[in-house]
Amino acid sequence: MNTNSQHLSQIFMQGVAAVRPEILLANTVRIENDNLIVNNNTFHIKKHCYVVGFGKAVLGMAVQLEKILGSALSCGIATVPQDILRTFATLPELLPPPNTRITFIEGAKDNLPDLNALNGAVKIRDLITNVDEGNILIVLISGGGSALLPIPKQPITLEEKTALIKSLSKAGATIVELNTVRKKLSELKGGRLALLAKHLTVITLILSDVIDDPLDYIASGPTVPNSDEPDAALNIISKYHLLDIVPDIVHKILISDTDGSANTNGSQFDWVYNVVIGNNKMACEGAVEQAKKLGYQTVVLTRLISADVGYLSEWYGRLVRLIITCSQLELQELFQQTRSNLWYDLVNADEILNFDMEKPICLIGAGEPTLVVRGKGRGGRNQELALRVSLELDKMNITKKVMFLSAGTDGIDGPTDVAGAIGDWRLVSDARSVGIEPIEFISNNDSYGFYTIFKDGEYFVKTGHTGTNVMDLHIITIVP
Ligand SMILES: Nc1ncnc2c1ncn2[C@@H]1O[C@H](COP(=O)(O)OP(=O)(O)OP(=O)(O)O)[C@@H](O)[C@H]1O
Ligand SMILES: O=C(O)[C@H](O)CO
Repeated sequence: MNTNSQHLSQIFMQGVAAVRPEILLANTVRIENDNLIVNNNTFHIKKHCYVVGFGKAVLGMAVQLEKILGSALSCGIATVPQDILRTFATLPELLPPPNTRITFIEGAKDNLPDLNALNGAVKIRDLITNVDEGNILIVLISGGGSALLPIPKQPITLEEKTALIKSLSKAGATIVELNTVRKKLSELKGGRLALLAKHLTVITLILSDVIDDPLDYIASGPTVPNSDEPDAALNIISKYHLLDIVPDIVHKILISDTDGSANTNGSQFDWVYNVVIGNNKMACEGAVEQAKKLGYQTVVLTRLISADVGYLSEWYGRLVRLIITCSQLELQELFQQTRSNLWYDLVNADEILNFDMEKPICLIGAGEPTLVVRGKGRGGRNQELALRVSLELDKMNITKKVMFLSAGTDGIDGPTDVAGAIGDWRLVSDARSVGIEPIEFISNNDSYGFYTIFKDGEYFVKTGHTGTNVMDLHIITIVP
């Protein structure tokens, strides 16, 4: 690995470190006498605290919370990703103590609901219904929570629900669309977990992995009133031409608007306090700090990226070309158009134009692009984006070293074992010089296959489960 790619990895890892769940939790919650203080809100502990949780970052959140609560914690149940305990076996400080009062249930391999996750969700439901009035329930939520809290509405089976969500995801549905469908078909999502806990004080601590932190979509908003229209889920399935694959029984629930709990919006949920403890803004800040330390002039472009990977790679290519050619007017135009059509928080073009072009530059983007999987290959949106951006860079005749990293902060890109990949201005010509054609891999959505054989996997970003999750980070460096 050369210095430039090491820099990219260091910047990414510092972004991830800035959203370590145990740190975010410790910054938000404390106990003072008989009171639980969450941010600046005080909750008197009349009896006990109970904990439930589900998500990719919940292990760290729960371990830290147990330390903070001490004897105020009665017990808890958390569903966490398959194999996460083994992944952290060498980091005992991140693992639950031997006498933990929280039961951790691993499940949802490859981020898909399975029987383990279902059993865990049932235990969570039972615990909530069995806790007496006057207690506090703390709900820990992070991305990946939807797959780790799967109880389909009767009589839908887990297989039926999972097949539909998988098809929607492959067809390019956004997470907001996926979770609209999940809310309609699930027993605990869309505010229904909170309705079960109406007799308790509910405090929900949320690590956001959805663009712009909409509480009702993160992990499908189990403690947030659901304001979806009754036919919203059906319309989404129809938009992706998937009505034909929907079993009759699922269809029946999709068209129902009188199932009693489909729309929980009427309720104010005044027994619930939802609070976001971290998001991708914090990850961007961590990445910026590291980039500056390494001597880069740095800016966060936007943290609301949601475009299709193909479109986004062209956008990044165009951006780099306009910066390198110092095309002031075109750059301003690009930014103006993008801000009105796509990401309203896009930084001002002037911030980049003020950079000294003779010195290194680092641009950071954050969010969650979408991708329509048509091929039979293996990959993830980050690896595919890195490869596509490399193709864009190859089209330009540039003399500066331009590098690009795209990786998921959870450490897992799609159904693969890597976080993402690095691309650069000469990757495509290097690959072609040894007889590898990147376009063939892209056509088959086989970015993992490409990076496996290209330079023996050197351009993968490999972290394993990071224990946190605030979507993807994109890092571009331009070095004279
Ligand atoms: N062969 C492939 N090539 C590229 N991307 C793929 C491929 N197969 C699946 N994907 C992408 O992987 C993503 C699904 O993976 P996963 O469920 O881990 O997503 P996630 O957004 O990281 O999860 P979560 O939001 O729950 O944390 C989708 O964006 C999907 O399009
Ligand atoms: O679990 C989920 O629903 C996604 O990660 C979004 O929060």
